[in-house]
Amino acid sequence: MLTFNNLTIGYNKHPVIHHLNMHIEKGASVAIVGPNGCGKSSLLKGIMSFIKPMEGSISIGIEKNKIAYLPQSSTVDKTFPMTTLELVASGLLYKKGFLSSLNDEDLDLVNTTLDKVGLKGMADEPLKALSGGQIQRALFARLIIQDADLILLDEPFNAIDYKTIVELLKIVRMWIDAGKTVVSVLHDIQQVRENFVYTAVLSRELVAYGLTKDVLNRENLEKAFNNSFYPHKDANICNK
Ligand SMILES: Nc1ncnc2c1ncn2[C@@H]1O[C@H](COP(=O)(O)OP(=O)(O)OP(=O)(O)O)[C@@H](O)[C@H]1O
Repeated sequence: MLTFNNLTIGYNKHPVIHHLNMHIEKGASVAIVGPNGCGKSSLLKGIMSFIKPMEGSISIGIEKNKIAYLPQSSTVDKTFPMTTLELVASGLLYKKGFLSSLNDEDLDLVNTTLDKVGLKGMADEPLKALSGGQIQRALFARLIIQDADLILLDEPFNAIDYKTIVELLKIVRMWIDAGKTVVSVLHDIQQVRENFVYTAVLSRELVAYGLTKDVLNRENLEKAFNNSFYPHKDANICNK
C-alpha cells in the first residue's frame, strides 16, 4: 500500500526525516510515535505530496483521491466562513467537484454522518461557533464521507476530552475493522497499545518498526526520546 524508499524529506535542504525505508501493508493500522519535532507531521505531509522528497521516494499503491488526511487541529482555521455541513460535505469534493452539485442523497448522507459523530442539529452552525472537540467530530465526519482506503491522522486526539476520544476511537476502530489502512501520529502510548497493531518509532531516522507488542518498549522509546534534539535547521546537510 505504502512504501518509503530511502526517503529523506526536510526544509531548506536540511533533513527532517532521514533515509527512511519502511513498508506499510494494505489494511494495516500503524501508529507513528516520536518526540516533538522529529518529523511525524512532515512524513504525513510527504505522503500527501505537500512537501517533496529531498531524496528517495514514496510509493503509494492507490490513487490520490483514495487518501484522506486529518491535519493537526492547530492548523485548522476555525474562522473560515463555512458551515459544519459545508465542511463535512467537502469530503465529497473529489467525487462531486463542486458543493453546488450536491443532490438530496448527498445531503442526507452528510446529515446522517453528522448524527453519527454526535453533531445532530449542528449542520447550519458556522465553524467559529463550534468547540475544538466539535470541530474534530466534524473533521471525522468528513473523513467518514470521503470513504478513503488510506486514512492519515495527525494527532487526532490532541486537546480532546475523554468522552470524545472514546467516541472518535470507535470510528478509527471501525475503519481498521473494515480493512482500511490507518496511519496515525499519536503521543498517548496507551492508545497506541490498545488500538494499533503496528508502530513506527521515529526520531528523524527510524528507530524501530514492527508489531506494537514487539517494538513499543522502553528501549526503543528511550532511544527515540533521549536523542539530543537540535532544531532541524542546525542538522547537517545530508551527505549520506
Ligand atoms: N514549513 C516548515 N518550514 C521549515 N521548517 C519546518 C516546517 N514545518 C516543520 N518544520 C520543522 O521540521 C521539524 C519537524 O517538524 P514536524 O512538525 O514534522 O515534527 P513533529 O514530529 O510532527 O512534531 P510535533 O510532535 O511537535 O507535532 C521541526 O524542526 C520543525 O520546526
